[in-house]
Amino acid sequence: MTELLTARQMRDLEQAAIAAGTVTGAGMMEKAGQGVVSEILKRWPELRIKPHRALVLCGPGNNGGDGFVIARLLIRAGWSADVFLSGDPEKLPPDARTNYDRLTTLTDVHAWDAETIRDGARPDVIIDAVFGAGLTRPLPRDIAQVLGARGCRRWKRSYEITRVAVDCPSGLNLDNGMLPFDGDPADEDFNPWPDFVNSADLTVTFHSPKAGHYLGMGPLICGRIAVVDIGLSGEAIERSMAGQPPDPERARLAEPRFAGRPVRRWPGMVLSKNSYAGHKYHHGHVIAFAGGVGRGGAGRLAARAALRIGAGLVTLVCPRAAVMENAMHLNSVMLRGLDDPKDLARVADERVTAFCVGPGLGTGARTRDLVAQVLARAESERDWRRPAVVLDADALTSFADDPGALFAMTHARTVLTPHEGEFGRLFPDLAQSARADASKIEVARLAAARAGCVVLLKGPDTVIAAPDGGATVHAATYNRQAPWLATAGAGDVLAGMIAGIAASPTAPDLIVCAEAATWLHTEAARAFGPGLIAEDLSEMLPQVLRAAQDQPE
Ligand SMILES: NC(=O)C1=CN([C@@H]2O[C@H](COP(=O)(O)OP(=O)(O)OC[C@H]3O[C@@H](n4cnc5c(N)ncnc54)[C@H](OP(=O)(O)O)[C@@H]3O)[C@@H](O)[C@H]2O)[C@@H](O)CC1
Ligand SMILES: Nc1ncnc2c1ncn2[C@@H]1O[C@H](COP(=O)(O)OP(=O)(O)O)[C@@H](O)[C@H]1O
Ligand SMILES: [K+]
Repeated sequence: MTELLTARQMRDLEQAAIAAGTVTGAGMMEKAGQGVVSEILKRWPELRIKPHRALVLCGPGNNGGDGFVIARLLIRAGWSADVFLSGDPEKLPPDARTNYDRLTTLTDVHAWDAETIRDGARPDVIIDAVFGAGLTRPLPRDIAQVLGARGCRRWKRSYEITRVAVDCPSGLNLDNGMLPFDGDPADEDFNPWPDFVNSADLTVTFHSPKAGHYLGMGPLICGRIAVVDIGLSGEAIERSMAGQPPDPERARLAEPRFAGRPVRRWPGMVLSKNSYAGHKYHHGHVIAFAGGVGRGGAGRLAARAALRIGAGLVTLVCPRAAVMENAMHLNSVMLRGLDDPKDLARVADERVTAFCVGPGLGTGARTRDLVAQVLARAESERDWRRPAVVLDADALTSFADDPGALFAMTHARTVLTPHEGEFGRLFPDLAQSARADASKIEVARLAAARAGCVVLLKGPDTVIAAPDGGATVHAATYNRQAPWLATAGAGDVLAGMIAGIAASPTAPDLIVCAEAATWLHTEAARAFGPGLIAEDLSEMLPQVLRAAQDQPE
């Protein structure tokens, strides 16, 4: 698990370290610049062979300061560098000013002028050190003219120019992954992509990745992410261990890493069948519900996923009229008929440890009643805790007219798994603020607090949040892209996987189960690759589980 910081948290860490005397601002800036240069040469070893030409674009704050360091180091290595500053040198913050002064003994720093920059010699590498964590408003037009997608097309073979962003491609908000545009989308000639979108081949950030590198537009424009140490390592040790719930004040990335190193035990440690002991009831009994005649597919997908991920028993419960149809599809998944939700106890004894409610159920009163019955299940006499309840799809949409009625029933052993549309039906105000500028992490946190349960907000940047503020981002981006998951039924499989993991009486905190399920779900999609349909996900699980329990140290 890697911590994802906000710009504010990063600043606080820097300030605390400076106040403690363990680092200086100038020392960190030097390390930041060195880190960028060494990452460039590591990624593109051919740039070591002979000196090249860099275009170093600097802004008015400390991001620009990093740019001055980079330009100095490249010039000392024999490169030629054209350096431009957007802003007044007299107003640079102190460390940036010191590095500006050092650089001007080696080369001129030109005032920003879009035409001059674009008419200059073709660079091999463009360094974007205009804005980093301090961006407070959209990119000004004269900067977008250079950095935007259209900016450097004037040069021959512009697609071969290596673009490196310092901390982030300028214009990206590092807290929410958004790209605020300074233009009126209603204007006919407004076209954000060529005009404003600035993307990099490599983004070098410092100490820890930031939320915006993994949310929203971040993964689309950062290229690859490298994180370099600037001497703060002793100041912020990762506070949340793999297998433990996340720290309420930080967000983290779901991945089998801790303190920068691969860990062997996650997510295998979260799964029930990680020891030789136990019979089927030791691994829990999941009930998944299916819809009426002709609508059983989604429920069956969830049920099979729950069984494959390791639940000891899984029963599919459907209206009586649909029993025959489902029976024709099921073997190891058991089957019971249930018409009236009030008769739930007839099909679900006290040994049921998890419910998966929603996929394919249809919206309306019956689904609402079913949700109410399932959520009302108190702690059973045999088990020390309440059954886990995963609410997905129609179980969520059925409460669109009165989300408060749902939140009055949800409890700490509940996880809601909305996609963006379902989220908007339950939390219209939060969805609205997410469209404005609130980060997906923040809105998921607020939703979890309001609902009093875990909320898993899906997408390539899935956010899983707990009511106490703990939040995890699961990134199906960068080297873990899984576009094949955008297929009908993939969410039903995820809901079943969460229920299957959480069903174990020894399962950890629900948010930890949801993290593991989400990671394994994407691994299954990646293992299958192109052509994936939802049915394939469960069939890839044996292979993925084997790898998850047997990762190299
Ligand atoms: N010790 C450290 O701190 C270290 C920091 N490091 C580096 O510092 C970076 C953070 O530095 P930073 O806080 O100075 O912010 P930065 O991104 O340079 O921008 C601030 C300036 O931009 C201006 N401005 C903002 N938006 C604007 C807009 N749209 N259009 C025009 N102007 C705009 C803003 O003006 P204002 O909003 O105040 O009017 C202000 O003048 C960080 O990303 C990392 O690279 C590393 O060296 C490691 C050590
Ligand atoms: N482009 C994508 N990259 C990675 N994961 C994706 C992508 N699109 C969708 N997903 C994932 O696939 C699943 C889709 O779920 P959902 O939208 O509920 O679909 P359905 O209702 O058809 O089952 C979610 O887990 C989501 O995070
Ligand atoms: K930048």
